[in-house]
Amino acid sequence: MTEENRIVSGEQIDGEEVTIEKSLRPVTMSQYIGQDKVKRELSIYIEAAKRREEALDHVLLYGPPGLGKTTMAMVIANEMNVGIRTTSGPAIERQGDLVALLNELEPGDVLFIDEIHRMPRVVEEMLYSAMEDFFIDIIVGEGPNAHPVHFPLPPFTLVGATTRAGLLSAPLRDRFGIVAHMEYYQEKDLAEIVLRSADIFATEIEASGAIEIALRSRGTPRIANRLLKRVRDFAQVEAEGIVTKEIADQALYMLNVDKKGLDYIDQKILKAMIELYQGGPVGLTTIAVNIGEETETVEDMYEPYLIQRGFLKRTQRGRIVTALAYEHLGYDQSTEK
Ligand SMILES: Nc1ncnc2c1ncn2[C@@H]1O[C@H](COP(=O)(O)OP(=O)(O)OP(=O)(O)O)[C@@H](O)[C@H]1O
Ligand SMILES: [Mg+2]
Repeated sequence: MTEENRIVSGEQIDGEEVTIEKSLRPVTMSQYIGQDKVKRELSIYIEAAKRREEALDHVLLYGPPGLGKTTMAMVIANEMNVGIRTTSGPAIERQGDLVALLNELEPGDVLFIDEIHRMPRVVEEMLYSAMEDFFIDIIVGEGPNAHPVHFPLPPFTLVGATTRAGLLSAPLRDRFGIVAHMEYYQEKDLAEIVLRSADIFATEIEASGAIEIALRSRGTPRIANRLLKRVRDFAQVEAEGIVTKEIADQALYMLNVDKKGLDYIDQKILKAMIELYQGGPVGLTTIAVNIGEETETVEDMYEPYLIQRGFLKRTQRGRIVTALAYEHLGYDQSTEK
């Protein structure tokens, strides 16, 4: 199994999910659920920029996949009443690609660069003056005819998104006036997102059904919407289309997503550590071998959520399973240890 087709992965699944997500995207700040701190700050800056009739300061959005960074970039442009051009770090291969993008901007427009930490170095360096003073210097011609051309740009707003703020170089990071850290969502916000999405899908759902889905969505709207879609299919066949708590529970049980949003592999990791190594400490490589995955896969894809939810701890000597994990998986810690 890869991260791409794991039902509880925060990453987007290619294909149908892309289209579905578009239809579910909130368009205004008031439709955007949760992330109250980020919304409050951004709303103030947006209001101020509009009153001054200036472009909004550059915004860096960072946080795990599926939390709504792309959505927020679009909401920003919409609230500012400006256009938005969308690209991604790896797609801007050469300086010329960036020049072409910048050249198309109208005053005040948003340029959204997803995965901004993956931009080539030469492109990044060109962005510095573009962001700071709204110009770029390009070399035109070759050999003895080569000469620099100073190219002024309209004021614009760069919105960058990254899952790893730590990978951004200091000069780039410093050029963002607004840095917004997206947090995992609280359950009540996820439940609200599920209700809103159900409404768009024209699916009948009970509040308790929405909560049941929210609880297992790992703090991530993308996962909540994905689970809703699968539960809805189940409800259609088994319960005349109505998503109740019981139906959600049965459907998610069938999909191997447990009450805390752990899937089969998450459970396998914890169980192996408990049953074979008395809960640890266990080295990462050993864990990987036991579940037949690469060490990096365990570290990047499975471990972060287990640590975040307090099921696993990192220590100097390896990983250890916490009391919470014993309890969640139904082990009696006193006899196992
Ligand atoms: N605050 C929110 N309210 C309602 N729906 C949301 C919210 N945030 C995200 N979503 C939903 O979750 C889906 C994923 O959001 P989005 O694509 O913006 O995530 P992302 O952070 O850009 O992910 P990635 O890191 O993969 O680019 C969207 O289709 C949207 O419907
Ligand atoms: Mg995105």
